[in-house]
Amino acid sequence: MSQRRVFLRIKDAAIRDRVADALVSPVQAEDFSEAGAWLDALLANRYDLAIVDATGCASDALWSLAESPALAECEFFFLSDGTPNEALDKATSRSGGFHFRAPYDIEEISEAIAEVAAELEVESEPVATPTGSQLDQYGLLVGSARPMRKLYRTLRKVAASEANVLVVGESGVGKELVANTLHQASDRSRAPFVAVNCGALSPELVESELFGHTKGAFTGAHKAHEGLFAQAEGGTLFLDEVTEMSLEHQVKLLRVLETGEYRPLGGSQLRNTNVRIVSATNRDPEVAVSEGIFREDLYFRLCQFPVRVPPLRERAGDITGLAQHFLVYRNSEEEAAKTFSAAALQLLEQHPWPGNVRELKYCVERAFILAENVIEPEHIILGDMEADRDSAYTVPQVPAGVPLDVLEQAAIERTLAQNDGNKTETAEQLGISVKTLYNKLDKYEKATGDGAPQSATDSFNPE
Ligand SMILES: Nc1ncnc2c1ncn2[C@@H]1O[C@H](COP(=O)(O)OP(=O)(O)OP(=O)(O)O)[C@@H](O)[C@H]1O
Repeated sequence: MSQRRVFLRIKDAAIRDRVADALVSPVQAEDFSEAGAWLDALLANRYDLAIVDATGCASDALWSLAESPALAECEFFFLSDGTPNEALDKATSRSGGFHFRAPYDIEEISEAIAEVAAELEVESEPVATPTGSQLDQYGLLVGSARPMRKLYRTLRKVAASEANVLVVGESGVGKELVANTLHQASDRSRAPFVAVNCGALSPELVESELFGHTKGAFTGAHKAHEGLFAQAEGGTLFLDEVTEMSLEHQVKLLRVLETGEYRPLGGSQLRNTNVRIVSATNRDPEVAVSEGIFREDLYFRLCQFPVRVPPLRERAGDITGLAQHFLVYRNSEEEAAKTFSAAALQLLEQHPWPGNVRELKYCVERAFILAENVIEPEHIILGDMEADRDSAYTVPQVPAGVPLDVLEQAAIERTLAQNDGNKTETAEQLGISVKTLYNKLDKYEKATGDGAPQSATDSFNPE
């Protein structure tokens, strides 16, 4: 295994020495404590672990760090004198790192560093071109790229806590898998994991869906209904696309989180709730707050611990591994032994995957159906998102006899991909309600049992 690279910027020599002692395993420590260009070095190189004393750092340097992709690659430990610092808070939360404030408990810092250094030690080298399903797995998540391993470490720690977690990431990166994995790794794993897509709830039904209702609570309430909070009692409630909930309902949700109590519609009794809330959004939550569509107080309640799921483009090395993984599973389900040609793997690896893991999974599904034994580049339907975006609206040549439901699924998949997974925009463009869109997607997911729909583009590709 190659030596781990450690970046050091610690002004106080005594602390620097103690930190160096904590790095018991063989590491290549690079000391930028006195260097002016420390940030350039940190951003330009690939470090495994960085210990950065932020005291006296220029604010723009910290902001550059807070916004850099390097945060996903490396384990960060920040030290500071405790002066409130927004950029440092952001860098700490985006990196999932530690922040120790003066006066330092050097034992605690050394222990934390030694623990992370030991974890890095046992990590295996990334596999360049796996030939089977060879990626690491944590819970339901598959992936060996460094940002994924970092995510696993974070999840392990957060799972042991009771903090509400906000999972942030682009569409299809695996946010629901993260939520489910957190639940399974937590002490609540024997109780239910209940997921709800807030964007799909019709506004009139949100309250009854969340909190339940009594018989006769409103016209049409023919019988009592257990809400999602009751269904998830003792377990985890996953609020997907939480930023899509109306402001009115956000207030109601906030009240429950603050008081731990809710009242079913039509009921007179308050009920206590004991659920852990994991929520997710593919928006930047801070932007959603500044745009006024996400209440700041709710954001703070939900985001006691933020978890960012890296997109595939930050997971070099995982693309072919994930493709192999999906193929291996499909082979075992169908009792087949299909393989990828080297050219097909190369094609997959070079694609930017704007729709992320979900799109990669669908693509492997399609290729599996089209290929006899060896998946070649011609079996891989990637879709040119940029061309689609730029092209004027034209009705494609539709072959005669294509079933309408296949056409419908193809239209939905295309539009979703073109909108980077944004379901509200997709539904609007297709002229259907968001709820109908969710129902249709749900139907496609269930069609193959494992959440991997057989894409309509298998049999209908308008290009
Ligand atoms: N790390 C992973 N390992 C294995 N499969 C994955 C991984 N990440 C995502 N997937 C697969 O990709 C698909 C999308 O995952 P998921 O629904 O968790 O994403 P999401 O980010 O919640 O999506 P959305 O933004 O639409 O809510 C699922 O079929 C899931 O099984």
